Amino acid sequence: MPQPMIVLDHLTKRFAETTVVDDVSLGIDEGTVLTVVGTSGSGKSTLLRLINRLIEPTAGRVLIGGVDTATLAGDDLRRRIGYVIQGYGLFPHRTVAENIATVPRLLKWPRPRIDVRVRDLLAAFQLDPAEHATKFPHQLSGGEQQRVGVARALAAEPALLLMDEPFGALDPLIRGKAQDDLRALQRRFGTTVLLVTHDMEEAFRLGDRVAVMDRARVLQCAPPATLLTRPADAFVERLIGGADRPFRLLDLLSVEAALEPGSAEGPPLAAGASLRDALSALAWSGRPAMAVTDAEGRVLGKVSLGGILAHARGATGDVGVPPAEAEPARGTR
Ligand SMILES: Nc1ncnc2c1ncn2[C@@H]1O[C@H](COP(=O)(O)OP(=O)(O)OP(=O)(O)O)[C@@H](O)[C@H]1O
Repeated sequence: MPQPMIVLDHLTKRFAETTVVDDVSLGIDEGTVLTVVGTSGSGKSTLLRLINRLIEPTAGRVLIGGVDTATLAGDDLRRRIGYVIQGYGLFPHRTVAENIATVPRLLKWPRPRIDVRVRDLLAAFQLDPAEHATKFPHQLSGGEQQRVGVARALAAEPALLLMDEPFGALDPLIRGKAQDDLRALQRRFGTTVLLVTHDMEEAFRLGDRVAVMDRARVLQCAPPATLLTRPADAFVERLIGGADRPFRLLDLLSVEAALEPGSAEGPPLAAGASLRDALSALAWSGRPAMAVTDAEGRVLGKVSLGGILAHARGATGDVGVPPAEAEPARGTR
């Protein structure tokens, strides 16, 4: 088996007598998203900063592409790793274009290459270059600043992006959109992402795998459906939300997973909607089933209440399609 792109090998950080990251070992495959959730003060941000060496480990190693990062110069390493923090950390006296160009300039990219990259990123983040390139951060909305922050982190085409509560300050609607955009861009560029969040929904929506931290240790690192159906211990079970587990499972699955032959009266659901969206729509409309249509409006089949509920049970339930193997729902909000 190929080695994961990122390997944390018995990583430990102590500040004086306090162990903040305790013997953490895990791997992150190239082109995947690992989300890190956990109690406040459990060491999530410190774990991230050990990877780009804003903090040096007390013990253990970080390997990126098989290379021990301790053998690299810290500044060079950080130019190769994108880093986004809550509050975005934009330079207030630099324009949007200058902010995005920061690392390519440090890397001495030729001017035309920088200009093309800035334009491409502005377009990818739905910021019109004519309108936004010359603005200063204070002239942008929170959502726009957040997008510029991510664009800046991606500017030098890093293979790895570290994100520390990147959407924490956004209102729920913009936050959902920012999450969808991040997923789309991550897929397009093949970036490997490690994202710290307080928000369990976010961790489950974005993570190919989710690491749960408590008191400096990683208690479990697994795909979302595995965490939900087979939590490693009572703490993980409590943290991922015992009572909400059926809804979280449904959120991970698209309506295609529960598609039945036939059609149904009333407005249809779009293929790609999650089973949670489908349950919500059925509950709201009081109907027992809804048609599912593709992008061209063709009816693919229907979903029913019974069909949806069959997917809301854990590993011990009588589930036709194991949630971990069924088709994931992404970007449906
Ligand atoms: N430079 C430092 N010196 C001493 N203690 C520190 C330092 N940095 C962090 N800590 C401590 O390490 C612990 C973990 O901090 P960290 O910020 O990594 O946690 P976190 O899980 O990201 O927390 P939160 O979710 O609240 O942001 C905290 O108790 C914090 O006070």
